Order: sequence, then C-alpha cells, then structure tokens
Amino acid sequence: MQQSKEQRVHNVFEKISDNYDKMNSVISFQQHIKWRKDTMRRMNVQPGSKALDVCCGTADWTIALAEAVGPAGKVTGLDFSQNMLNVGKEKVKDLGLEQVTLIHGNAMELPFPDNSFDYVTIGFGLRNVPDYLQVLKEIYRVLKPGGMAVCLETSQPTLIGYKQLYYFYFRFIMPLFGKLLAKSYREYAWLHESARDFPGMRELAKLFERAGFNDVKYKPYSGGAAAVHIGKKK
Ligand SMILES: C[S@@+](CC[C@H](N)C(=O)[O-])C[C@H]1O[C@@H](n2cnc3c(N)ncnc32)[C@H](O)[C@@H]1O
Repeated sequence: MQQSKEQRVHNVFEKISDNYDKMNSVISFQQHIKWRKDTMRRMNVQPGSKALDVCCGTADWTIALAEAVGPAGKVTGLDFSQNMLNVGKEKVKDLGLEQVTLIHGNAMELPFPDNSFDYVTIGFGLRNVPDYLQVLKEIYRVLKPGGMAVCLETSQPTLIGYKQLYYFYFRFIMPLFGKLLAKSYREYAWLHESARDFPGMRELAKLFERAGFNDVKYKPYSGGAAAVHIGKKK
C-alpha cells in the first residue's frame, strides 16, 4: 500500500534526526546559517513577546527566537517527530533556556487557541506538509492581530543555467551526500522531491494572501535556492 505524504515525511525525520544538524550544513554549503541570520534581522523580534516555531525539528530557530524574546518572553516549538524534538530538547536544556517549551503536534491542526502569538515561524517545514494552504491558515488563526508569520523555505531559482545546476545538484548529488554521510539515500531523495514540487516565490506569496495575510513580502537567498516570506495579520 502507498504511504501518505504525512507518513513518509514522518518516517524520514524520525530516521535522520541524529544527523540532521550536520547534514543541513553539508547540503546547503553552510548557506542556511546566513539565511537564518538575515531572516531574524528582518523580523526584529521584540523582547518579552510570544512566538511559535512550527515544524521546529531540532529547535535551531526556536533557540534563536528564545534568545531574541529573552527570559520575559515565551517560545513554543512544535513538531510531529519525537526523535527530532529529542535532539532539540537536549540543546535547549544545555543552554538553560527556560522560556522554551517543545511539544509534539501536527502543523495541520495547531493545538492553540486563536490569536495566541506575536510571531509564528516555519523553517524548511512547509514543503513537507500535505496541504500548504491549510497550514498557512492555521498559522494565521493562531497569530494575534498585528502579528507576523515568517516562512523560510527552499524555493525555485529562475536564472537559466543556475536553475539547471540547482536541480542537478538536488536530484543527483545531495542524495549521494545523504547516502555517504548519513546512510540515508532514500530520505535525502525525499528532499529533492519536496523541493521540486514546492511553489516558487510569487505563488507562495499568493498562498499567503489566500490564507488571509496582508502586506506579504519575500526575499530570495542564494539566487532563489531559498526564500523568506513574511506576512502580517491585520
Ligand atoms: C527540514 S525539517 C526543519 C526543522 C527546523 N525547522 C529547521 O529549520 O531546521 C522539517 C521538520 O518538519 C517536521 N514536520 C513535517 N511535517 C509536519 C507536520 N505535519 N506537523 C509537524 N511537524 C512536521 C518534521 O518532523 C521535521 O522536523
């Protein structure tokens, strides 16, 4: 029987959790660190605020948010892979960040009341969910009026030549890195499939608008290999 997208994604992350952090740097040639820093700078997170990091994985973005909101703020990280969360929990404990709570849950049905958070982030998570619009609507629902939603994700490069190189890399080279360094060829092949099927920047901005967001802005990173989208709830 064919696995659903959700089951497949769940199995992928349960399996690669121990190597996830190391592999992120290898497959993006360390570029993801720059993208994450620039995104945080654009967000200008205010101390004392309340943030939710959807699909938090091993909690890198959750931790950056916790440092920005400070001890007076509160950050919740949510993910459906217990193994990814366990790696994150160790990091949060080592850093003594008491303002962080990591919880097991599904992005498709966020277990929070309406209007709960000042910021909701989703980092390299949206392309993994079965219904992008449903998750964006959930993010919109749990944001407070005036709150900000931020999605950092792989995107579709447009420059001829670079685009072909990018697809070649994702399809053939990246899964080989996965096989050699993490003994997980099939799991890294999934990254290629999910990135290939994900909307380009403009289409994603339109989805943000369909979910209800205003003032949607986006910025490509590394020639469109990734992009950040920011939307506000009026
Ligand atoms: C590529 S990782 C990103 C982790 C982290 N946000 C980061 O920036 O490194 C994607 C994460 O999304 C989680 N995920 C995928 N689909 C999900 C869903 N429907 N609900 C909750 N978590 C999900 C996976 O378990 C995985 O930890």
